[in-house]
Amino acid sequence: MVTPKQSTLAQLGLRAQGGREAQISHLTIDSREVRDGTLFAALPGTRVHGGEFIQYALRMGVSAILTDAEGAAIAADVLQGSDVALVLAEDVSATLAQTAALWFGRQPETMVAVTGTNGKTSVASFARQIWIALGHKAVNLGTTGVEGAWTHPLKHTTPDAITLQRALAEAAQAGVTHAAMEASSHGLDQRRLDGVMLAAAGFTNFTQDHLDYHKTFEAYFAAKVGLFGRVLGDDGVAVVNLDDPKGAEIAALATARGQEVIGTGRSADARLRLTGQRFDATGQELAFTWQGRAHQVRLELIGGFQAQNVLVAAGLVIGAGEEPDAVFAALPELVTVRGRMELAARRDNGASVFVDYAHTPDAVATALSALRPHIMGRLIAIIGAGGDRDASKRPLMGAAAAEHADIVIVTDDNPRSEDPAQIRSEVMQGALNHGDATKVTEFGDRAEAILRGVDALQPGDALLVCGKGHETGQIVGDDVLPFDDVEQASVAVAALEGRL
Ligand SMILES: CC(=O)N[C@H]1[C@@H](OP(=O)(O)OP(=O)(O)OC[C@H]2O[C@@H](n3ccc(=O)[nH]c3=O)[C@H](O)[C@@H]2O)O[C@H](CO)[C@@H](O)[C@@H]1O[C@H](C)C(=O)N[C@@H](C)C(=O)N[C@H](CCC(=O)O)C(=O)O
Ligand SMILES: Nc1ncnc2c1ncn2[C@@H]1O[C@H](COP(=O)(O)OP(=O)(O)OP(=O)(O)O)[C@@H](O)[C@H]1O
Ligand SMILES: N[C@H](CCC[C@H](N)C(=O)O)C(=O)O
Ligand SMILES: [Mg+2]
Repeated sequence: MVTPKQSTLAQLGLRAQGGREAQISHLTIDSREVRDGTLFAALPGTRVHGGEFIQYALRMGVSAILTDAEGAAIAADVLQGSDVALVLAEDVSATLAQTAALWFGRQPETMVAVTGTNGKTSVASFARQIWIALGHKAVNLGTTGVEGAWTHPLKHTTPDAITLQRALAEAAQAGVTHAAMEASSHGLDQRRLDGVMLAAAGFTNFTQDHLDYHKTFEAYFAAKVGLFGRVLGDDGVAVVNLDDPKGAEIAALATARGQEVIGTGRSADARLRLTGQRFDATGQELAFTWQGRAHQVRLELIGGFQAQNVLVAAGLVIGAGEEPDAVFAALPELVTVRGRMELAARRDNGASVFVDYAHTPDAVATALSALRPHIMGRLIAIIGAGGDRDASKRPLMGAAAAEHADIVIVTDDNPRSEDPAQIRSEVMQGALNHGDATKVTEFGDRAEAILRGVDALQPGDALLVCGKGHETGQIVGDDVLPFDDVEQASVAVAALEGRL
């Protein structure tokens, strides 16, 4: 734990109206956590402005309030009769991020961040694995929590600024010197990582996601670009996958800011350039050049897109100061992130079962087509869709599975509050409308679906269990029942091979 302390507003770089001072012993963004000594940051929200809660914070004895003009205007009446220290900021979320960084006071000395629609967790984990192979005490931070030399659970991919800075300080206190973090578009938009000192920042790709929050593609892209335009300093290194259509735009922006650019991918402009890729049953051989010099490496990773992720991770670690040759020597040791194209089990006839977190139409298509070059036989897909989530993606996921797999088994994902049979029928409808109906079947019980899929495997075939990846529970109603795709795949193989 980081030791409790006291600071004045001045020590936190804040100036209250009328030059008022306050002793701060606690920071929060939630009025319900206010107590004596609290600095309450009243932030604009998606539902309501935090300024609405200033009245409650005052009643709870708040010591100082940090907000913007809108927040102060909302609370004008109650603020008038109060002598609380009021700090006004133009961009209150960015100010809070800087304040939280000063408050917690430490972060791992070398940090990198990665943004992009897909691949963030994979890149952050690969960067951490490379650092550890090079002898550093390193972590990755994001969707799967803080992992590596220090571990800690997280609720969000990019946690709010206070949670993030607390985790970074605790990691640094535990001796962690290197950290790779995921920068989600929500996190960037809400300035959650603006207090992080980055040596390098990476970009993987840009496809459709999160339009419920950002509303337009332009706004979604603008949020991602903030990593290079705002969070990464002019002296930072930008590592950009130039194979993505948006890569050139990011590289141009980085160059305009004076940042060093390491382009990755097949593009002729890439400094870390992929020149060849050959797939087999357990991985792939990569040929690439670094500043023109040729290298070859074997990756025990499934899926062509993993090469893109690995090159971005290698670029980030090089950008943060490591010797390129040492970085490349560490690549054969990389293991996949839990639940991302993870080899879960193998039948005695050699056929394999993989688990992947693909839970959108695009990811289902990408994951299935990425598996295809690794196998000789048929590709079997198990898919379902979560309840209480975007329903329009269900038939599209069914169609993507029917298009890219030879056999499709539709099953339950996390039904949550919805009727699982109804969700399955929407996925089925998409699969059935897409060509050959005889290759599509339905088993609601996920364990049974996995057993049937494994049973169908002949030599050379592969099964991809989509949707739940690293998850360890199935959400049915309000209950979370223990369920792990990787474990179920092993159990199914053991049962069918007579080893149970
Ligand atoms: C959509 C979104 O980003 N919401 C985040 C946002 O909440 P909000 O804007 O709805 O907040 P609000 O209810 O309008 O309230 C405004 C402010 O008043 C405060 N408040 C509210 C109630 C109260 O009684 N007192 C009080 O002080 C809130 O703390 C907040 O600061 O600000 C909150 C405080 O920082 C976040 O916890 C919350 O994340 C929610 C839980 C969330 O689910 N976020 C997801 C969408 C998210 O961020 N996901 C990304 C990407 C994941 C991916 O890539 O798939 C992530 O980084 O995890
Ligand atoms: N470079 C890539 N290009 C296309 N698809 C990818 C790429 N990397 C991963 N994927 C797909 O996206 C899924 C999620 O990968 P990963 O968890 O690394 O991404 P993420 O950006 O962290 O996602 P999240 O939004 O959940 O945080 C994988 O299971 C795989 O199907
Ligand atoms: N964390 C994401 C992905 C969940 C994937 C899938 N297992 C589902 O439940 O839809 C979400 O909550 O939308
Ligand atoms: Mg992630």
